[in-house]
Amino acid sequence: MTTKPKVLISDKMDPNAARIFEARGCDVDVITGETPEQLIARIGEYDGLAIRSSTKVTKEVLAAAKNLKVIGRAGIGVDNVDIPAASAQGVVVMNTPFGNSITTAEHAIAMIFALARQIPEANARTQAGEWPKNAFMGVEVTGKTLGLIGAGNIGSIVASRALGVKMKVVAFDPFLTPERAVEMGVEKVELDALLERADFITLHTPLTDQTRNILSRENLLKTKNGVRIVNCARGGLIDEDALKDLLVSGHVAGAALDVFKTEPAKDSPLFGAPNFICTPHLGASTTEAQVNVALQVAEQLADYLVNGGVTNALNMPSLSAEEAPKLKPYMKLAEQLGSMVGQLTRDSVPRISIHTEGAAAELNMKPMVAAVLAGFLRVQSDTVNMVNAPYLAKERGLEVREVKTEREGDYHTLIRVSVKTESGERSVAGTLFNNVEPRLVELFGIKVEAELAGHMMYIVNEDAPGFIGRIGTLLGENGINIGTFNLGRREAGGEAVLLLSVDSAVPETVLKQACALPGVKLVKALAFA
Ligand SMILES: NC(=O)c1ccc[n+]([C@@H]2O[C@H](COP(=O)([O-])OP(=O)(O)OC[C@H]3O[C@@H](n4cnc5c(N)ncnc54)[C@H](O)[C@@H]3O)[C@@H](O)[C@H]2O)c1
Ligand SMILES: O=C(O)[C@H](O)COP(=O)(O)O
Repeated sequence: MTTKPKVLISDKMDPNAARIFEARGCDVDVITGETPEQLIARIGEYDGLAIRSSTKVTKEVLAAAKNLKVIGRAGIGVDNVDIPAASAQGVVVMNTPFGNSITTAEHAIAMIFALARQIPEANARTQAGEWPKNAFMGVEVTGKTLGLIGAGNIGSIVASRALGVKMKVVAFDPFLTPERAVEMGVEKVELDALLERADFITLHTPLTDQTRNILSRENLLKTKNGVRIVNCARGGLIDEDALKDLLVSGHVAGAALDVFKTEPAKDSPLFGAPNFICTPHLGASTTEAQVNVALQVAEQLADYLVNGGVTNALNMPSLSAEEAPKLKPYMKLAEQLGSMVGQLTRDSVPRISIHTEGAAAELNMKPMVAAVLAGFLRVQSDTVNMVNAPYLAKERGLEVREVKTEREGDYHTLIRVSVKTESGERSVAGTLFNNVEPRLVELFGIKVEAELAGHMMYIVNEDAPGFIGRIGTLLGENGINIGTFNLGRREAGGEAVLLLSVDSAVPETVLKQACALPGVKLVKALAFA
């Protein structure tokens, strides 16, 4: 009986998430509000972790997460997850990039109106019995210029809504193409131009080294007198002390923050500043968005844990649930070929090439490449998997080349893995029999036909009569049962290779005796998953 994958939901999430996990065959625990120490003590037993922004998945949490395979963020921002540490550990990190975008964009628009008409303060003072009709004078948004910093999913929705209320929109986003800007109906500008022209500025970028403090004191001072600023993206994009000073001086006529540099924000310098309004990171908090992200994250995590489907992963190529069953045998073949080359190559390898031919060339190549690298690098570290293999390859300076030939060769489908070594280029190739059974069909230029599984012996010898008998006798005398014999040779009497599958590991002493047999050039024990 196979055990069910175990998932922990560690942040408040719509109850549909837990239902989906159960319906998809996972065991699920919902335990929220724990301290980091409690999470560290618990995380070891889980295969999957579903979070929002409260759970901090640090290096320490990951180090304790011995069984963890996947982290799913029910939302967009993943700055609470140490992605490099997760990748190094082979843990897939996924998010739900669209589920809460409309909701968050609407929050930004709500903030624009709240600032324009000072609604929170007018509300508080009215309810306090003041009836302060003469204390407030708002501004219209019609005809005003909105400066959008970041024009991705949320930024573009904000732009469309702002255009709907007759604002002009200028956008600063280095990755925004002129064509997309035209499609969005916005004017693409440089940051300085935006700062100079905008009556309202909204931020919609992730927090990166390039965006951190993008509204620094220096940049805030470049803004138009009377500008109003909204941040529903990430704390850390704005210098909060400088913003407070400019609210006090009146240069900034209003600021609305949903996010803070330090959260939960309990004592921000901005609290109490004039024309400052805030919400406690509520951008994604609508019923609709929370149902969306909870359903998506549960589907994605369960799909990965149960079927191997990869959607919206930030550290691994995507693999749809439809593709996964088709690609599964290819990934097995790719991993075996990578492993074969890794086990048989002693020299340092600066370059590895993966070439797909025929039917294989029509498929998504990224997962096959990741599988080859995982197989190849596993000889160096047994913690390598498809997630961390591409990172390790990069870290170790291994150049990875990908080639596709859609035309069929001798086989209807083929994967070839070649490595560049000090002694030249060496390659192995494999196909799928009946589209599902991986077979090695070429080994360093010699045609063979072998299933790569379990314990194996690789022998290079001079093709001469009597050799098979001698090796059979040697193994028999040492109690090693041979499963399959696979022979290949360059030409009669030339170099031959023998791939034997054996029922148990071959001891070093037997390998040495085999090596001493007449005509034997090389003997190596191999192992395949
Ligand atoms: N307040 C909330 O509850 C809430 C909810 C959802 C998302 N968010 C946050 O909103 C932000 C935007 O989310 P999204 O889904 O639109 O992301 P996205 O990836 O679709 O868009 C981000 C945009 O920022 C741009 N960008 C990157 N670097 C930039 C730079 N240096 N200068 C200008 N632009 C730059 C990118 O090109 C991209 O277009 C994220 O930080 C996300 O975490 C907050
Ligand atoms: O990045 C996000 O999706 C938002 O910041 C939402 O965060 P939350 O799930 O904690 O509300």
